[in-house]
Amino acid sequence: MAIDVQFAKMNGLGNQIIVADMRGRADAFTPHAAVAINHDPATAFDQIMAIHDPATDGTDAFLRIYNNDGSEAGACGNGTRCVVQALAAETGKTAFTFQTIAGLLDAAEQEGGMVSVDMGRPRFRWDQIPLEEEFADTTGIELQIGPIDAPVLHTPSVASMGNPHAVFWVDRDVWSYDLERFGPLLENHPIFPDRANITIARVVDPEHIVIRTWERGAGLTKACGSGACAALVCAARKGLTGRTATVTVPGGDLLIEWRDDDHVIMTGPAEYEFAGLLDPATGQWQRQVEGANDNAGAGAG
Ligand SMILES: N[C@@H](CCC[C@H](N)C(=O)O)C(=O)O
Repeated sequence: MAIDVQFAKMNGLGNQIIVADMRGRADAFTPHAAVAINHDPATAFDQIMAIHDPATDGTDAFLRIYNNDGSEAGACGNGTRCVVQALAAETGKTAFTFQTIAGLLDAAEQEGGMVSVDMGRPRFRWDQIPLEEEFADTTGIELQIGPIDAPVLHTPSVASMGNPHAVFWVDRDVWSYDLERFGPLLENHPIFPDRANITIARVVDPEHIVIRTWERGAGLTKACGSGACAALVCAARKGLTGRTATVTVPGGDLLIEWRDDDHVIMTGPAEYEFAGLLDPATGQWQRQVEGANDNAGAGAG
């Protein structure tokens, strides 16, 4: 055990991301380390993006994605943009192919610094999301919260973007809903055997959706890229929007395009904050002083 993994604290529209360089190593983050790193306000995060050596020819890296409760996820749009920005700065390359536990994804840094990620094809079949029981129509499933005769949220659309999403459509301001209270109840509802990311969405017009997301394994976030993709594809399926829209998350805007070849492309920014070294077994870390050869500052242990 040693504090020897280089990391960058970054964010994608306020989605708090740790990009950790696990290349050349056989070990992996422990759930204990993820929880400990999140416990320190300086390194509190929504996801860790662990860059491992590629496992398949033709890919640049294998990405393992950890939520702040230590669980693993198949997709993280904002985190993938952060990884692209970090690797582009390191290598000078602008286009990458990554493998995750959910499949392959291509991503590229655009001129001007925005990053586009091909989030793959959405899946809508009940057993692909997955749901505990069969629903023929996943544009709106039977699920509600609040009084039985006056539900606060009901009939979500569901989709997998490599991870499970439920999108509840609302007419009022998305901030007028107590997502902190309803989020955990819905995330852990028995209809979702793998839990789910919970989004409330208001369609402003056919080219604009406003969302807030309670993330599975991470809680309230300022941005959820895969949630923005899920909102757009579910809205388009219901005829509420076209196949391209700006999705406004609390941290800013993402451009989401559901191409004719069925792939969903997400474009948005990524931002570097600071660098350090960490131990993926314990979560102990040290801040790296820019321009200095040594490290200073102590972190969580
Ligand atoms: N922040 C993410 C999604 C992260 C994964 C999620 N919490 C899960 O467990 O599925 C994004 O930007 O897509």
